[in-house]
Amino acid sequence: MNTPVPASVKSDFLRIMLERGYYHQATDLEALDKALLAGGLVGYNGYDATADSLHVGHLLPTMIQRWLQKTGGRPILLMGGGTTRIGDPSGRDETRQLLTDEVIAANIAGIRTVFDRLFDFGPSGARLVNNAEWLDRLEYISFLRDIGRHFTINRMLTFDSVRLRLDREQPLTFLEFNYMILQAYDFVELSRRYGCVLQTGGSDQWGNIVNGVDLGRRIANRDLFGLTCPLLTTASGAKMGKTAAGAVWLNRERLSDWDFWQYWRNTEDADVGRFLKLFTELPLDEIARLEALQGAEINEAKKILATEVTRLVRGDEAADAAAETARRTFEQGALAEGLPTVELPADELAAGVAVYGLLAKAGLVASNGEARRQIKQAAVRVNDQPVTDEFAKVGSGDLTADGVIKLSVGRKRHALVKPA
Ligand SMILES: Nc1ncnc2c1ncn2[C@@H]1O[C@H](COP(=O)(O)OP(=O)(O)OP(=O)(O)O)[C@@H](O)[C@H]1O
Ligand SMILES: N[C@@H](Cc1ccc(O)cc1)C(=O)O
Repeated sequence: MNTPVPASVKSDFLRIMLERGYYHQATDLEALDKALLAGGLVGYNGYDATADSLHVGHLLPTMIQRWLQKTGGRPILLMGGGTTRIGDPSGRDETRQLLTDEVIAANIAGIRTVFDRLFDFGPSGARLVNNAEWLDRLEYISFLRDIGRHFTINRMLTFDSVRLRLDREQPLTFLEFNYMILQAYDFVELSRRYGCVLQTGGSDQWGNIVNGVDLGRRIANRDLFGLTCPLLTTASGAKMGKTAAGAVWLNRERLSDWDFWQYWRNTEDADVGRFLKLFTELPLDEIARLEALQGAEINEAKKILATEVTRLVRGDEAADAAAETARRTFEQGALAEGLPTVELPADELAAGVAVYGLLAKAGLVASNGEARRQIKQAAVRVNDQPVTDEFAKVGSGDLTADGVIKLSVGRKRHALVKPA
């Protein structure tokens, strides 16, 4: 559901935030609208380097920064080289595992690759910064005196990131307790260095963001703004971006273009319109048309969603190749390149190999046990022919004219077996 756009909102950026479903909360919508109308507004989104790639959950606040750039503003992508050493307790039941400086540096190098595709870093374009630049240099006593004195423990205890842990009687270390102060300090530092006045984030970041807004007013006499997006869940209630098989990674090294495309292609019907608005830049009237498709036709909309998101995140070539692989595999029944492939020594294949083991090896199922269950439930096919014997084998005699064996689980999961 979309928030109705208040007639008073005049800036393109906020209108888009409201119309397309990015808006969850803002500190002062009217004043922010005014500041946006002046043009060239600088805003930032921060990313902690907890893995060497972002995942689909991060894509939402990142799309917001992309829209900021498209509507004439200036995004800052802040890498949390300093804050990752602390670990944000927001939205987490447990203390994060501490990462070494080497791992953090490698993670930053991995994460930043996706920004090159999504942002224009030209002169007066987007900026990439790392908060280790100022946080690593802080001196404890002066920092406590200059910044710490503006925070009361009374108020800090009211924020979700702290309160939820205490309510559940789960430990919150003193290290983590400091996190919100450092993120608040980042905001003020960015406003001083680059004139940044807006911080965006998922709704779990609200506490960290408003602390920055308050600190800006107290120590720098600046009007800063915060804007959060909803924490997305799918129609069936799962946190978006995480599947049973793990996170849906933005980097190709972590998740193939094909699997990335498939994730979007398998969107639930009820989510198609919402995701088209959030994760593509198609015009709203085009989305309204796609959203209205019914029955089997909704699949067309899902393919457009998959191809457009893959185009944004992975580039034209990856998007077109995945769409073409899907077309050949599903629509023509042909064997397409680009499917996950298992290579087997030719002599092993000649001797015969159990189908259940190959399904697991190809990653189509999580375990041999699940593979056998799927076979018994008649969900498995070899070269498009159903297999129901849980111990069935395939051998070189099953190689098709293309020199491969096609394995399928259900209608959507396919892999190829090739002699090495
Ligand atoms: N489904 C989502 N919808 C909107 N924003 C999200 C979503 N998932 C993540 N985010 C944003 O990205 C930030 C980081 O997400 P998250 O905490 O899931 O990342 P992580 O630290 O990589 O994962 P984990 O907590 O599993 O280690 C969140 O604080 C939130 O602002
Ligand atoms: N706390 C944010 C990352 C972040 C780090 C530093 C900041 O200044 C802003 C945001 C998160 O966990 O997603």
